[in-house]
Amino acid sequence: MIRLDNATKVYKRGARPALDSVSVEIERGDFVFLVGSSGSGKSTFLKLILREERPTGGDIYVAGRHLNKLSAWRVPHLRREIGAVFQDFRLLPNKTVYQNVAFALQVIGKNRHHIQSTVPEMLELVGLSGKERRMPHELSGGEQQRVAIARAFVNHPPILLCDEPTGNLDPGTSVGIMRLLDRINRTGTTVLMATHDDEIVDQMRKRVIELRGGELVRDQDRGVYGLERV
Ligand SMILES: Nc1ncnc2c1ncn2[C@@H]1O[C@H](COP(=O)(O)OP(=O)(O)OP(=O)(O)O)[C@@H](O)[C@H]1O
Repeated sequence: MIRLDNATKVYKRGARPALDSVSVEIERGDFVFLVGSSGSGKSTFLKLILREERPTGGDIYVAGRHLNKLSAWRVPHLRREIGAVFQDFRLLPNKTVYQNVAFALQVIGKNRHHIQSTVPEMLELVGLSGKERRMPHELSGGEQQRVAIARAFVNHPPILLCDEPTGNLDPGTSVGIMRLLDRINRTGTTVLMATHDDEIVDQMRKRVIELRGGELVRDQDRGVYGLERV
């Protein structure tokens, strides 16, 4: 579903690579935590998969596409295969909960009938039924992240990328978000989550990929946040 072959990213000529010859394969349905200290290359890894950045070396394959060869006009099709969730939620502040989720379907040309039946289902899945008319600022952080997840998943993409989705949430709220991501993963969606949240990683015992200075230094099944904690 996602494969990096010696993927390298050098942002500025002469600078140290942000990602240094990383090879890894993530299968359909996997749940993977991407860990590593600040600056280790996690965001770069995610950006390469989204084609927000291009590699300076190596090859990247996502959802059956060789991204090195993907022309710019096909990038929106790639992005339909990938739901993305961020630490800062990135909701549209002037739209309601319902409208935020519906908008993701409108922009890909879904008809009104489809939208009217799909959005309530998705809001039910994330536990927000009854809050359709709220504005984002009328929601807690955890609820805002649930809206963001509903929006990312409403089109049932095969891949969900999450960049620090619990970074702004308290531990109890984070557990709820992880339950939701686990549920989405169980539908067959590949989940790749960059995180600094050691408690979450240690609780979930999923595959852990660790970056250090841009290099892949660990790929562990049913892993923990830091090996020294085992
Ligand atoms: N657009 C850019 N231009 C130049 N250098 C960059 C750019 N983006 C990232 N870098 C550098 O690449 C390295 C990896 O950064 P990256 O953001 O991928 O790390 P990260 O693991 O996501 O960090 P954090 O946990 O703080 O988000 C860092 O040294 C960073 O300074």
